[in-house]
Amino acid sequence: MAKTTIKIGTRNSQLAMWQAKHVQHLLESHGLATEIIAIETKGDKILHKAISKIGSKGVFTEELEDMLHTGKVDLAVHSAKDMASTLPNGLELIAYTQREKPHDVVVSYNSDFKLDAADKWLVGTSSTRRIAMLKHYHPNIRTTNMRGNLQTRMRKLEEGQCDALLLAYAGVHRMGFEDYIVEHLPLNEFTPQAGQGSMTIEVSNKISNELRETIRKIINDEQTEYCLLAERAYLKHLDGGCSIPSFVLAKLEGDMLQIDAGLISLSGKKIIRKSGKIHKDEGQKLAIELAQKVLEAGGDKILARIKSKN
Ligand SMILES: NCc1[nH]cc(CCC(=O)O)c1CC(=O)O
Repeated sequence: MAKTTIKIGTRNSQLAMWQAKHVQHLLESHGLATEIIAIETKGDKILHKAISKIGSKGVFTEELEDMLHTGKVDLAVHSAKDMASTLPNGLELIAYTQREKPHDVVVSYNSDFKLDAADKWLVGTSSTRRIAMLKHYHPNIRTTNMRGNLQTRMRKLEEGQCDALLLAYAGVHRMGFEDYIVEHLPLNEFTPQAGQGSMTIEVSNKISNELRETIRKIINDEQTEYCLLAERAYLKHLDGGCSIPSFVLAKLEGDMLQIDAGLISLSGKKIIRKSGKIHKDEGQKLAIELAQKVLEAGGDKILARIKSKN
């Protein structure tokens, strides 16, 4: 094994490259030889449309998944949040990196910016979840579509296309934009989307057991994995990808898993939250129960309305 070079596939955005290099360093520090192969995906190319309108669940993942199938790369590194809840046949997620802080932040060049300080602020975000949560918790805020990689968004912010951006802390931190954080948003309001803050390793299920176990041993953080498997089970039961305004955060406290989950209507008017706590080995079961409760509490109607619009 030691002699073969492990080919790491990634998107070519700076955040994706940072994440791929993080995985590369972990593998190389264990004596493995690696090579990074970076590509531009549909989600990076089409910037004038919201992700939810490009129409495909795997806009950031499809091209990399083709390369996994054909063996052009051995593994792909993704933001766990970008992964659809159901993967294409023949592919699987085999490891999750230790999670960064999972919360959302407000980034602005105006250090006086506060979400609830005044009205008329224009906040850039294209996430359906963040738009709906802003409408719910800060109804005076106006939002504008803001796609593109982090550097593009920061440039648009600098040009004055909006007053602030709503982003995942993890990406802001990794890209070194922490100085521009003006607010850290509370997890009990701006509960993140499944997987936020963790990276995951996707492989073809045809890779050898030896390679699979080697990658898992080096990359996988077991505590994060418990949380992410539960969060992804929740997302799957709602039948959603990263473009539906659902949210879920699992936290491990000793052997117990605390799960806070929900769904918000696009208008922000209706927000449904369900929580529970269970032994970590039963996390996925509880996540599915919470998803069922959310659907029964009106989540089914919220999802039906969203699907009829797309
Ligand atoms: N939707 C794009 C995306 N996918 C992962 C991250 C941030 C890194 C992470 O959550 O691990 C981001 C940017 C953002 O939401 O601000």
